[in-house]
This record gives sequence, structure tokens and C-alpha cells, in this order.
Amino acid sequence: MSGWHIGVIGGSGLYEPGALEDAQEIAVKSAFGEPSGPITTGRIGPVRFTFIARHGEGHALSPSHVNYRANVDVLKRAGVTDLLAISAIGSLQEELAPGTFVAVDQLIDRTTGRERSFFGNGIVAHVPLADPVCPRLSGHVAKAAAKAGAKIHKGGTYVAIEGPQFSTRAESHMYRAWGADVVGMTAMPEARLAREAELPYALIGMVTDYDCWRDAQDDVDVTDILRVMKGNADTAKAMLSKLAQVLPKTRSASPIDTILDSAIITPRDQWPVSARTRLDAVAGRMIEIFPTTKE
Ligand SMILES: CSC[C@H]1O[C@H](OP(=O)(O)O)[C@H](O)[C@@H]1O
Ligand SMILES: Nc1ncnc2[nH]cnc12
Repeated sequence: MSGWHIGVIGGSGLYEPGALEDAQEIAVKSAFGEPSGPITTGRIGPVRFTFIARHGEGHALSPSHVNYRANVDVLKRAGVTDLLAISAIGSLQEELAPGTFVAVDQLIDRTTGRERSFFGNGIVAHVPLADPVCPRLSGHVAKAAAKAGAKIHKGGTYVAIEGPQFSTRAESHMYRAWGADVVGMTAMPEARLAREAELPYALIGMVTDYDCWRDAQDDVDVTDILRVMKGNADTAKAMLSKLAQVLPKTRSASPIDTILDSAIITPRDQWPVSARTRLDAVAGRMIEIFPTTKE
């Protein structure tokens, strides 16, 4: 094996990962509540992939009700080294037409009231998030997407809205004025949590619509989104196969793998057992290094 183990979070229209060798479906428990569903783990050649459908079976969970913490926690428990999120997105730029794949590299968070940290109840951490996307993983995925036949746009700022309603026209214009390129409802807090779990995160957004800023086009609706997503899902699955081919033979360390080394502010001898237990996957590396007996 190569050392790469790619966690894949499949969004709207991508409810299963495609053909994986030795695929197994496993229900993994999380200390952070119910994940969206079971994970599916298997291989493509030397690379292990573990998949979870973000909105659950039958797309039953709205963006506000997805348990992002539990999803990232179970993928970390499964041993993934890197996290690839795949999402439907609306375009805020003329040149990003429906069907385009965007390797997002920046995020603006307009979500409200979602659990956005694993830390806080006894162990406090402040991870850096200036660049929320891992350029190495994103670069490999962009290459794989191109090999799978996708029109790929490298770089772009994604605004995460709370939803589930789409944006108002004034909001859509405002996001464009902010310099945003695409809009969706799920990349936050997912990217924050991936960073806290020491998982390099990449986001491939598949443009399904032009939101509602563009006079020349009907406003976004779900029927159009699903039609475009149907066409994109096969390319997304092919992208995973190509990713297994383009990843370097062995995975070298990323600075994100050890980001908690300089992020946890609570002295280690103060870490309560309850918090250590909850964080045994997310911060398992640290907890192994610094055992403590504090109740
Ligand atoms: C089905 S349209 C809106 C829905 O699609 C996107 O979900 P995901 O990011 O999981 O692909 C968007 O964020 C909304 O949740
Ligand atoms: N226009 C849009 N706004 C928010 N999320 C989306 N997902 C797909 N298209 C979207």
C-alpha cells in the first residue's frame, strides 16, 4: 500500500463511491453523535478510499442537520490520511459554467449555529486556517479530474451559506462583490473540522447552476441541479480512479498531519479524561503522546 488513505465525502448526487476493490460497508460509532450513515471502505489499486454520503441515505439530511463532526470523526477513526470533499456548487462567475469542476482553495463562512469545533470542553485548541485547503491534495485531485475528462478550474473562493434556501438576489450580488466565485451550503464547518482532525482537506465543487445573480438565466432550482449532477457523478467516480493513479507512490508528511502540536492551549496535565476519551480519534496522536490521569 502507498500510505495514502483518502476519505471521500460525497455530496448531492454522489451517494456511493463507484467501484472499489474488496469494498466493505461498516457502521462506525462516533463520540460526537450520529454520522450521516455507514462508511464504505475499499481499494483502488494501492490506494485505500473510505466514503461517506454527506446527506445520508436517500438525501434525508439538510445541510443544517448533517453532523459534520461525527462524519469527520468516523473517517478519522477509519484511518484516513486525507479528506476529499465533493460538492454541488452554484457559480458566481460567468466563466464557471454548469459542468465545470472547481478545485476550491478559499472559503467564506456564512453558516450559523453549526457545531464548528471538536475542542472546547476541557481541551481548547486554536488551529490556523488561513489556507483551509491543502494545496498538495487539491493539486493531485485537479490533475485526476482533468484525466477523467472534467473541465477543471484551479482555485476559487466558496461562500458557505446556511441554507437550506438558496440565496436572495441581493446576497448573490453581494457574494460576487466580495470576490467569491462559487456558493454552497456544506464546506463549512467541514473544512474547519478536517483541520482540527489533522486531515489535509481538498474540495472539488461541481458547478450545477448560476445561482440567481445572472439576468440572462433562470434562477437556480433543484431540478436543474439534479440534472447536472447526474451527468457529473460518473466523472466524479472516474476522478477517484484517476486519483489512485496520479498520487505519488508513497505519501510524505504534510504539515497538517501535526497541526495540533502548536494549537492546543490547555496544559496537558489539565486534560480531563472525558475530553481525552471524546478526542481519542481526532487528537489520538496527542493523547498517545501525553497520557494523563486527571479526571
Ligand atoms: C441539491 S442542491 C443544494 C445542496 O447541494 C449542495 O450539497 P453538497 O455540498 O453536499 O453537494 C449544497 O451545498 C446544498 O446542500
Ligand atoms: N446556487 C447554489 N447555492 C447554494 N448551494 C448550491 N448547491 C448547488 N447550487 C447551489
